[in-house]
Amino acid sequence: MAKVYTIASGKGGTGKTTTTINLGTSLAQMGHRTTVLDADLGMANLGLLLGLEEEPVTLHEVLSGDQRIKNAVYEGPEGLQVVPAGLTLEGFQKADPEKLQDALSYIIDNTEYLLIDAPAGLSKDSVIPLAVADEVLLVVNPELSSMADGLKTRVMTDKVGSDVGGIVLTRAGSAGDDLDVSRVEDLLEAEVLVSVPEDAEVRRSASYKKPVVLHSPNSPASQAYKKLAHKLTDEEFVEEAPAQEGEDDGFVNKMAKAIFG
Ligand SMILES: Nc1ncnc2c1ncn2[C@@H]1O[C@H](COP(=O)(O)OP(=O)(O)OP(=O)(O)O)[C@@H](O)[C@H]1O
Repeated sequence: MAKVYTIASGKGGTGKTTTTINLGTSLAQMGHRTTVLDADLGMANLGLLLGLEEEPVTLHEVLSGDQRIKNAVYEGPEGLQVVPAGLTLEGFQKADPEKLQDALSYIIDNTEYLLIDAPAGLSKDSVIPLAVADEVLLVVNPELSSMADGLKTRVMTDKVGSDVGGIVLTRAGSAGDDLDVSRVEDLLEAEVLVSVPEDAEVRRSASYKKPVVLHSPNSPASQAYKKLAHKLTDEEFVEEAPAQEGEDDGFVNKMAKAIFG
């Protein structure tokens, strides 16, 4: 039986998909059978960011009743199992989010960890991803509006009877870095499990359709995601030294640096 984490936030763009992909890849890298599932049916970026773009069967077909979930599971990096949502408007319109709970039983029986990338905002589409979670991870940015959205998600999580496992503070440092973590914890009544710094490597790796934990493993955001994975599995984490300026990190990375700075 899988342990199910739903990665949720109020508004979009906080770093939910980034967290799902990098936490999932880190768990897989540590040898845990892990599946990531894109329940953000409208945006559907998770598969895209892992290089799965035109898969014939996606969660859309499963939720429209045309396919079985086992046909929508693809192999990602490090043996990570990936269930993408489709990219067409037609597929999105046909998908019935209320079928998600039934569709999940196959995955829950066949993986150790299931990470669900929840839809942004609070609509009826977010209820099932929150309700099926053993633990909800609240993804928030260090901004007042993001905290307020996180609080709404926390209230909704309580209403559906799930537990909040903790807070993933992402893009930390982007708002002046004077955030008092204990105040965030008091507000959201949960522990800040990790603080993921604002890190240009995250966007750079996305343009290569690779998780940052693989593309730039000792960058600050990668280290934070690996630390989170170790925390959730109760395994000891030994931080890697950051790459030194000028260290030879390969032709492709050098080219990316020249383009993206
Ligand atoms: N730690 C970080 N440092 C820098 N950029 C980041 C970081 N985390 C995420 N980003 C960037 O922020 C943007 C939004 O991230 P992401 O897609 O993960 O958010 P999301 O909450 O899943 O959004 P949506 O709900 O709209 O799908 C992306 O461009 C991503 O590359």
